[in-house]
Amino acid sequence: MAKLFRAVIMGPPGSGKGTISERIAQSFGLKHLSSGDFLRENIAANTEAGVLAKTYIERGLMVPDNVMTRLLLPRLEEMTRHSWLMDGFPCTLAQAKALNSTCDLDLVISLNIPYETLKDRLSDRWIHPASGRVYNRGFNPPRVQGRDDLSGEPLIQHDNDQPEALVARLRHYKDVAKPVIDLYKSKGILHTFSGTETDRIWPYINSLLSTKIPSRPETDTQHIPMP
Ligand SMILES: Nc1ncnc2c1ncn2[C@@H]1O[C@H](COP(=O)(O)OP(=O)(O)OP(=O)(O)O)[C@@H](O)[C@H]1O
Ligand SMILES: Nc1nc2c(ncn2[C@@H]2O[C@H](COP(=O)(O)OP(=O)(O)O)[C@@H](O)[C@H]2O)c(=O)[nH]1
Repeated sequence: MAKLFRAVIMGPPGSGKGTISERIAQSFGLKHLSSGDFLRENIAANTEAGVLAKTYIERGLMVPDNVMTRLLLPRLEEMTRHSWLMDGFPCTLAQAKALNSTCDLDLVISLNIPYETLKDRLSDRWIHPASGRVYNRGFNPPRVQGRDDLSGEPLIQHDNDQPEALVARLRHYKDVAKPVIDLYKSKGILHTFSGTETDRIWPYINSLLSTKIPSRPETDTQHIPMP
């Protein structure tokens, strides 16, 4: 069996983690795992952790490290037959250390996007809450304005995507992500990509990954929720 590939994508809110993860999943057949989607699934299923996580997310707070690691690490350990790309975890040093003790990462992608770009993108980010699918009126608009392409359900905007909340979210991201980025840099697995457009960053990520994972001709891989 080919060696499994395990990667993490990091970046501030709006940096394109979800968008780029989907492209990587399609091009290279990795499973796209998203901490946000996983939390939403647990909330929908009313699991004990989901009920607890909801109380934080509703208040715009991060879910505590121990809840995140208890939820996610067993799932990652179960993924013994698939290569994966994790989006949204780890986002603190404690989470990164816990992940480290569970598996060896091959690669970490860090997205470095200017503040003005993040602000513009997020103020126009529309979300389908049930699935986590995201749209942007200029970049990837829904087929019908205000409606999810697959379900036809209404799209919403998050209050914390608006510029007033963004400065605090970015400051928080910088504070908690810095030691995580330093850790991955010291391990020699960090690759940082800077720019204002996903379409211009993507070819560089694509060629980096092509040197590490064989690309797949078929494009049948969709976003796959965690088991
Ligand atoms: N690794 C994590 N640690 C703690 N809380 C998390 C983590 N990942 C997600 N969460 C919680 O789940 C919520 C939803 O996560 P999700 O990644 O979907 O959206 P987000 O915060 O809007 O991130 P982004 O804007 O970067 O996509 C977060 O706001 C946070 O409360
Ligand atoms: N205008 C524009 N919007 C983009 C670009 N890349 C992603 N987006 C949109 O920006 C928003 C944030 O992207 P997302 O992938 O959700 O970022 P994440 O928060 O890091 O997961 C979404 O509405 C995307 O559709 C881009 O290059 N240009």
